Amino acid sequence: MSHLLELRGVHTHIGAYHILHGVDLAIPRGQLTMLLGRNGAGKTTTLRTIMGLWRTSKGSVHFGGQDITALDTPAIAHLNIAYVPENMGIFADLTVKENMLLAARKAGNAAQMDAARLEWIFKLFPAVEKFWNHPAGKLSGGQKQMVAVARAIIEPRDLLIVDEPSKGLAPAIVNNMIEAFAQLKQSGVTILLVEQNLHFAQRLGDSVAVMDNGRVVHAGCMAELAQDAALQQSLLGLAL
Ligand SMILES: Nc1ncnc2c1ncn2[C@@H]1O[C@H](COP(=O)(O)OP(=O)(O)OP(=O)(O)O)[C@@H](O)[C@H]1O
Repeated sequence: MSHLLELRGVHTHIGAYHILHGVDLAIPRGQLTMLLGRNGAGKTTTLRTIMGLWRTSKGSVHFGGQDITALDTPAIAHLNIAYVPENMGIFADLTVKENMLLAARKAGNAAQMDAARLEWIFKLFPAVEKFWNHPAGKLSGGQKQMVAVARAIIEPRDLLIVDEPSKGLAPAIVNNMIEAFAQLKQSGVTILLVEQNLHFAQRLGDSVAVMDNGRVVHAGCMAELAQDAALQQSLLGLAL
């Protein structure tokens, strides 16, 4: 199987703290991979390390066969990797349109945005169109999350990384999110999601990796984990 992204024995220190202890992670091309694990397991640190926001102190990160360990964050982003952090990175005082425009690096104004792509995004996330001229800060948590993901895909991406897209969302909004990610996956983009919500994870995930204490302690097929309550209990301390 071909892997788009690979972490090999990655260690990350944050200041004096040794957080990642040799993470091995392989993300299959064209699939949606769920990164699960208890609070503090190291999921967000792993995403930030992939993006170069924390430096790898030992080990390596490979994207499309290229060693990207030493690249800085803008160079990593230019490889068509988009990252939506947990705080979503939205500018609250700007309108949804302005937020989208800032993300569309090649467009100087709304008229220069790729109209067909924008239409596709409006279908995936109707809230983006509905609140186009509203300040993003006034939107609900779910609507903001949709704007955040919409920003990330305003240009074609090879890899989309999202930290806890379902966090704090009402069940109906979670269903919209699931539908949108399923369609995104069909469009061919490889997706890596950090999740706490096992139901969300099992409905969307093709592959899964589970972290504990700064390491990947389980990796495989999501359907297998979804069917194995004992494994869920031992890895995550909870079951579906
Ligand atoms: N800036 C920081 N300074 C010091 N320690 C940190 C920092 N960021 C994270 N950590 C520590 O690193 C460990 C892993 O944190 P991380 O946020 O990667 O976990 P996580 O799996 O994403 O958990 P959560 O679901 O709670 O966000 C935790 O013990 C956390 O306290």
